[in-house]
Amino acid sequence: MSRSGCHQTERGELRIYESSDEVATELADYIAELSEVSVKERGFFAIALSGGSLISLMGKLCEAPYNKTVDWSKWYIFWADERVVSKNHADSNYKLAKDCLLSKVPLIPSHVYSINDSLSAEEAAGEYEFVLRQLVKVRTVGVSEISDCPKFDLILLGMGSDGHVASLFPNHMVLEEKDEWVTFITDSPEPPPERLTFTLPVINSASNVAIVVTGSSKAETLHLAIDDVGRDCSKLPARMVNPGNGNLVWFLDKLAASKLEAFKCTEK
Ligand SMILES: O=C1O[C@H](COP(=O)(O)O)[C@@H](O)[C@H](O)[C@H]1O
Repeated sequence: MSRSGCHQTERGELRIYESSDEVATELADYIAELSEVSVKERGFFAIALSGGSLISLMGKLCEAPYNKTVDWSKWYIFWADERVVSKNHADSNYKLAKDCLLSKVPLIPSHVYSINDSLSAEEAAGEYEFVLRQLVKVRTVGVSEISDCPKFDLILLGMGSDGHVASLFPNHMVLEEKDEWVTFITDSPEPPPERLTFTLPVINSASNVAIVVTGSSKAETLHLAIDDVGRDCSKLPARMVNPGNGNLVWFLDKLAASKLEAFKCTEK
């Protein structure tokens, strides 16, 4: 068996590719397919983005054939996390997505639900959750059968070298949040300190969650997030992603996957 390829595990489906370029192409295919299915079934595609390296990989979606074949007018775009900075700040996840993707495809501007950058972290989190609740009522965003949560068609996550996803950091008390959909932190271990984030119940209520990880610097943490390592990794956010009624797919390049059992056993 090739060391690249698909592996079904208890922690979701692992899709391992030779290079980050291949990850970008396969990720674009995957997103385009989910978009088509959601638009057929529900009339909309509600997708939540993160920031970081994931967004540059998503740049492939601006190219042919996706720029012409995807029904961009049915996309509703949200953020799984955002930094509390102005929308034109270099640290803004919205700015990154706008520069790499959103400004290059024919989206409907009113379908882009960026986080209000004129409010405090707490106020912005409350407002974002309020907006989400309205959209769930009219079913632009689906509703979960297993929790009082929105059911996004797709939530896209990256993973930091410390195992954080969205702005949920290891051992942080917001990992315990059960009631709120959107929360905030003011003590992020990585700058900037103030951030908004979807909570785990929201992430775990999505129809599809994809975690995109590339590069050797994340290999050890990825091993802790996916393999049975015989030690307590229960507060590692990437390990806590587990969509109960949905699908979890990991998009990995060989460098990130190099310490995974599934990857190593194909060497033998
Ligand atoms: O701070 C953040 O980091 C993660 C991971 O970013 P990466 O560049 O290491 O892939 C990102 O997914 C998250 O949205 C962002 O706010």
